[in-house]
Amino acid sequence: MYPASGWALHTDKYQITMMYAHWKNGSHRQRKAFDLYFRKLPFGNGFAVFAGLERAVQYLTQLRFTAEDIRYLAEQEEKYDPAFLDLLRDFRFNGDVYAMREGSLVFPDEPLLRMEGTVMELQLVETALLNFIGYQTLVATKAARMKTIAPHDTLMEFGTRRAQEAEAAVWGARAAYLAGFHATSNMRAGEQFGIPTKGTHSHAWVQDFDSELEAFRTFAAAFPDQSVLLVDTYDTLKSGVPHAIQVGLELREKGHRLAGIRLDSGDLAYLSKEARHMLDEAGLTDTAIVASSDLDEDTILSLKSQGARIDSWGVGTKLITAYDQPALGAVYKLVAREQNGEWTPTIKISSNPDKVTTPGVKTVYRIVDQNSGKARGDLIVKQGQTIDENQPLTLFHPVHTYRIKKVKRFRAIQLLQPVIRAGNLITELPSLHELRDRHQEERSLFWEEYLRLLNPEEYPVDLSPELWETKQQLVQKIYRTIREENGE
Ligand SMILES: Nc1ncnc2c1ncn2[C@@H]1O[C@H](COP(=O)(O)OP(=O)(O)OP(=O)(O)O)[C@@H](O)[C@H]1O
Ligand SMILES: O=P(O)(O)OC[C@H]1O[C@H](OP(=O)(O)OP(=O)(O)O)[C@H](O)[C@@H]1O
Ligand SMILES: O=C(O)c1cccnc1
Repeated sequence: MYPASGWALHTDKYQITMMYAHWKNGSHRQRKAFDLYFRKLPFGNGFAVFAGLERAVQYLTQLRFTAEDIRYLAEQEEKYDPAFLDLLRDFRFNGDVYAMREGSLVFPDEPLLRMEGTVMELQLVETALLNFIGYQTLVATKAARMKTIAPHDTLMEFGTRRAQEAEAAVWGARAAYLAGFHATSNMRAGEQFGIPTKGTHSHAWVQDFDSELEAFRTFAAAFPDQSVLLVDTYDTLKSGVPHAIQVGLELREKGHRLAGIRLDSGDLAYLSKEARHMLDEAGLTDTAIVASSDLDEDTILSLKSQGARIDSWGVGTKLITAYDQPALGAVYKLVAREQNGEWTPTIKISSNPDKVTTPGVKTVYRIVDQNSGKARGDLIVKQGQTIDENQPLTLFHPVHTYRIKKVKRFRAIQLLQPVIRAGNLITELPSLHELRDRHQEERSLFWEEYLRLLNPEEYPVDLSPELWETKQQLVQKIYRTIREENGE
């Protein structure tokens, strides 16, 4: 299913260059910790849906340099030392990975993955992990927005033909399903992940017959109970819908049922209302109306507000390409170096306070109020720090520290769980169907204010006082050093 070869070089050249420089320096086996996270929620949404872990795990556990990879590296102008290439020949990912569960609602600045291992292996994998997780999280989040608007309708992913390449189509289909879509048109995604597949027929089918009626009859004869007829090839209300009704009635006489019609152009609100009326008048009340045509959460919302009678939505381009925000902007930052068996936190300073990294090996807790059953915020703490659920907890905003709240009766749920230890998968990943169910359940943990599409409330992601203190001290220490170096 996932070819083991060919992925080691799915990385930026600078990773190999740094690996080599570390090897020359003898420091390539030093242990480091990296966090993978994003800084800003996509699409103006109030949350993101974490996706891409299964792909990341497959990649990490199967990562090898092939003989061709080594040959290719040997030809590079850097003239890598053959002993380095020999090391790559035996390369395995032997690090540790802690991760959020796929389908979890996640927020800016909290680690989605924490990676621990040698600098050599952790540098190599940065690019691919950002690639997989950035894209899949983006599509899952986009799909979740559509699910918010149409929680009870059937949502079908139709995007493969418009996707930015084949792998994106397949993994995008999986991400959409994870976030609540019901089906995909992509058969490979169906085969690989067990996602239900669905589809109708194209305009070519209708154009290929002398008449629309003949086209519909022929299709219905092949699928007497599953046909969804595309009614807009010539004239939706004057030709497509009447012909579909005729075929629907013929099917009924033979003890079958016309499953649906599909609208793919024109004013979908008006056409769906008219088509519903015509179908109902003819007694075809259980024939569903499917719509497609450049849909996204905005058009779906607008169509619903216009009273459109659409039961099922086929969404392509705008979902699979994450049309209005094509990159999540996820980052992978060094947060600690092991020195004499101890983790030393490191920091990256920025003139923008939001971009200053949070140092150290950390974990994340979700604080859930026991009275309301709702999440009050996520708390990032130093790894190993425990939270006493019997003591009141003070949460404060990491930048606007005067924004304080006290939580009394709460549960602290640890979000980062060990997934890979010393290169081996140590837990069975839940099935995609289970993850999808858990994602839907998890939504009920959040107040509506965080889930709405337009101008959602900012969900708190706070730092423990100890972590906040470490961050401040490191910032101050670095500025002190710079001042000293400049003789100030
Ligand atoms: N009632 C409606 N309210 C808001 N948006 C609509 C409504 N009906 C359709 N739309 C959206 O308007 C856009 C219309 O797209 P476009 O201008 O390409 O025309 P079309 O009807 O699809 O025709 P064609 O496919 O023949 O080019 C689509 O994004 C569609 O989802
Ligand atoms: O609009 P999207 O959200 O991207 O959904 C996918 C689109 O792909 C198909 O059109 P296409 O013109 O490619 O083929 P067709 O002749 O079968 O309609 C389908 O009819 C949808 O309109
Ligand atoms: O099955 C369909 O109707 C379909 C599939 C892919 C793209 N557009 C439509």
